[in-house]
Amino acid sequence: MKMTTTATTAPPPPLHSLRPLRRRHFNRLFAVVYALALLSLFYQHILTLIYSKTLISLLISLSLFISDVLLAYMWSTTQAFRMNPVHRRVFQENLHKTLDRKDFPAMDIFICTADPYKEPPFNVVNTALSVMAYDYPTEKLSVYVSDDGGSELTMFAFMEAAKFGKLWLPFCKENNVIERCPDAYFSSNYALKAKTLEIKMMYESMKIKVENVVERGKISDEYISSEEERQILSQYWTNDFTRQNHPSVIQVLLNSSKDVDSEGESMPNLVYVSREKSKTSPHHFKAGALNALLRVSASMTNAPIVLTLDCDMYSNDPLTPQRALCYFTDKSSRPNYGYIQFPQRFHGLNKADIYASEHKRLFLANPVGMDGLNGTSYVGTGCFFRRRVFFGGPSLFVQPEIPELDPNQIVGKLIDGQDVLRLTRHVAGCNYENQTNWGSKMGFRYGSLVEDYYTGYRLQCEGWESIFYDPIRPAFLGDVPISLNDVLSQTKRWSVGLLEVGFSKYSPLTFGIRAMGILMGQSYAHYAFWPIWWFPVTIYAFLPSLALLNAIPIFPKVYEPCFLLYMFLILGAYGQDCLDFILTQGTFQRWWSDQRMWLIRSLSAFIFGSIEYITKCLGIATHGFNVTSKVMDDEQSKRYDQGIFEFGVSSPMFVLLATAAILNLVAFVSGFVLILKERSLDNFFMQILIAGFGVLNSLPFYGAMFLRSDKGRMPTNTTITSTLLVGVLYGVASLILKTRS
Ligand SMILES: O=c1ccn([C@@H]2O[C@H](COP(=O)(O)OP(=O)(O)O[C@H]3O[C@H](CO)[C@@H](O)[C@H](O)[C@H]3O)[C@@H](O)[C@H]2O)c(=O)[nH]1
Ligand SMILES: [Mn+2]
Repeated sequence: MKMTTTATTAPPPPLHSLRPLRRRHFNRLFAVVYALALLSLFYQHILTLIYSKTLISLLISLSLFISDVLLAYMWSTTQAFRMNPVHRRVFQENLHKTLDRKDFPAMDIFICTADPYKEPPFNVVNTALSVMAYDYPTEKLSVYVSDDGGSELTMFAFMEAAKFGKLWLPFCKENNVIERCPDAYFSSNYALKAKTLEIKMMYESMKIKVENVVERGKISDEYISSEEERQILSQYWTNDFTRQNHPSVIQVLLNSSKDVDSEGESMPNLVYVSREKSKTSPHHFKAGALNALLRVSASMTNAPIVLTLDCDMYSNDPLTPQRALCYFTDKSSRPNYGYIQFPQRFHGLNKADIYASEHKRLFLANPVGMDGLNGTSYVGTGCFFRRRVFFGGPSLFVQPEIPELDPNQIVGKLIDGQDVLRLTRHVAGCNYENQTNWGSKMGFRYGSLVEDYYTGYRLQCEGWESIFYDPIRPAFLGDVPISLNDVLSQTKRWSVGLLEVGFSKYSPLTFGIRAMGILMGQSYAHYAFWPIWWFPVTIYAFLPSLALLNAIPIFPKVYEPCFLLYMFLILGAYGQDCLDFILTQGTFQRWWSDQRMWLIRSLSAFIFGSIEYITKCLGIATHGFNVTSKVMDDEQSKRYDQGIFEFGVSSPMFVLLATAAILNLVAFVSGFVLILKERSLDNFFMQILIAGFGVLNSLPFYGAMFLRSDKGRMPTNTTITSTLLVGVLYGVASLILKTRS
């Protein structure tokens, strides 16, 4: 008798666990020590400022002081990530003990694409197939593709995908395939069976068709396999259809209540959506596209869970939705969580990850820290939301303007019924959002080029919490840009978007801290002011070298106690950064690239991003969302795989970087001459050290400017401009510095 009672009251098996990381103790202690060291540095700085004798020395001390204040500020914001990092595990194998498969909630999956020439439709199709093949009840899955490029090429690719999917899905299930992205599967070591080869042939023929169509820019007749397809294409893409001006296109390509795969099992829904565009109304880029999808999907399926994906982020694990359910079905640990973010991970990185595209801090280390507070930020892709979060805070429901969009509404109609389609076209219209709460209190938020960061931030301010879960097998894998110019343009766009939030009335420093407390506010402020790193890095890249060239010491001498303080601060910050990086599944080589890219980004993308932000505020120029290219040029790919930097094009960002590289080299050499003359290291040690560090970090630049002859080298005119600039800088600096005496 007793035994049965214990058996019935035994707690259900755990679905997930949470463990704080031990390094938090060290982090907290080190933060105190480092803060004290910073205080003494500022004490020194103030003394130097007070006792500086000339205007020039005052200006030098002042710029070093401001630089150090900014560096210290950024350091202080990173502490929020270090106070309580946590580790999560999910026990997906226990899920079926608490939830029957037939009770799994429905899921709407959103995939965004915006340009068939920068985002090859064939890759988008691969992403879609990888999620359509999820290990999840198919009739509960709906995949919505948003095409901001409004391209018939993309529509064509998806019509092909719908057909191929009917073979691919049963094939994956029968053979228990783990790589459900066809491209990833066929590039792996798969078992050579007759059935596999048959599927592969179908896959290759689809690939040839889609790629051909994109190459030619139009769909030739022989590729259109049915009258129905011809009708769909000609119905929408009439002569006056342009990318910036067209009616909404909504086409159900697969309907789970009708379409079955080759084994007779039902297919998931697949819907192509290209919202209405007109040149006179604002479109709000990706946030606008996602809001249109929120409404279209609400009218058709209104699933309580929504997954957002970028077109290049394919699923690498068919169990991911079930892993997410382990949190969604159990509200005990964090009752108000609104989303579960999986990290952005990438495939095809080179060994050293030369452009630090992995963004280990942004996508892995910092989220683990925020998860230990109120939850992580949203990073735009690989994130499962409760649909409810888009309609006000946990205790403050914001009613949508029409009842059909209510997140609690259950839709019972066929998704391709005439009235449903009419409604979807209405809610995907350009004027639909006028005088509504969309973008301000509802849906994804407008007003920043980093709509992901901004939306997550506002949701958290409203009281939603979140979860960060990094499974051992990456849940999603995406592409990385493989040329430095693409990398820097992406960082530049982010910089503009982040500053837009930082200096808005919702600034994390004011609004954020009030809404979420100091640590969460600081975490978000870290990103909002990310671009301000440009100032200290620029000062340290130019000032010590220019002073060195003019034989002017600007740092403490080697035997002064303050020198030790500097050493502690530099090595302490760098050391901890390196340790954190390596402890987060990193290598020393990748850490080196990471710190180098930090310097490179600061000296280029952050500066130009800040300038663009200012011109945007002044109304001089507007900057849109320039989509990162996901096209792989063969030669470029080869150089990337060998770990060679890709310059190739002329860009003002490269001029600045090359100037700093040359200047530091010249200064470093002249520093040695100076030592020989003075016969002592004392005065200039720090400056030589800093210039030497600059040189070490600039090695790829010297090669690209003076040694390489391939297409990815630094353009000659950039090298010439930069060399001249170094001369000018040196001239101006000597003029100013000589007036000192
Ligand atoms: O007007 C637009 C512009 C972009 N996109 C889509 O947005 C996604 C992200 O664009 P991408 O060029 O790849 O930007 P990244 O900088 O690589 O992306 C990061 O940063 C973006 C914010 O700047 C986030 O939206 C992304 O999720 C995040 O991965 C892609 O799927 C695009 O198709 C649209 O749907 N409409
Ligand atoms: Mn991207």
